Amino acid sequence: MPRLRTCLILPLRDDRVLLGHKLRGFGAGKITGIGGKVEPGESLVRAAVRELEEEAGLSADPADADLAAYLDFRFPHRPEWDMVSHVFVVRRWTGQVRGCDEIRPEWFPVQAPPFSQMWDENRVWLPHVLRGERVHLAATYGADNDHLTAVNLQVVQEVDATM
Ligand SMILES: CNc1ncnc2c1ncn2[C@@H]1O[C@H](COP(=O)(O)OP(=O)(O)OP(=O)(O)O)[C@@H](O)[C@H]1O
Repeated sequence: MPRLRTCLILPLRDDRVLLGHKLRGFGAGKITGIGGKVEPGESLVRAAVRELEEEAGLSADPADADLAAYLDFRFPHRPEWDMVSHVFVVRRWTGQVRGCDEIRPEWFPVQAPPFSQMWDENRVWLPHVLRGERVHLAATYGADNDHLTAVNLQVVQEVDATM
């Protein structure tokens, strides 16, 4: 089964990162990055800036979005949740932050993301991305579909946009 292709986009300003409280859908109740599914025929970066507009009300030029991570999530006990996600960082945009019925955005200090309320593997990759590194990550979740049983992180020069 082809895995679900998703994206995340992390606006960064003044040592803060914009994340959001997921109100419904996948991961409801958690704090996560702004993002969602990549539509058929849509490029990764177009999907990321579209989600930024839809979920947080911010407009960004795709040229200002830097590809920072490739994440591969496996749920052997819930294979329909398997997904890949490309993560972009953006430092320039226009507009004012506003939420939607799916997510309530909130700024967090880059030194202290709310890891206890996020998907477990965020504590592994997010600190690297927030200090400007690029990473590939593969994470496997256990029988509770909530805690990691395996994780592999590689710091890379260039993130593979084709995977
Ligand atoms: C397992 N560990 C994880 N760690 C960090 N981020 C994770 C994640 N798992 C999913 N994500 C992100 O969550 C969004 C799901 O979004 P999405 O597919 O849109 O879900 P949702 O059910 O709300 O979709 P629709 O509103 O129906 O399109 C999408 O950005 C995706 O990258």
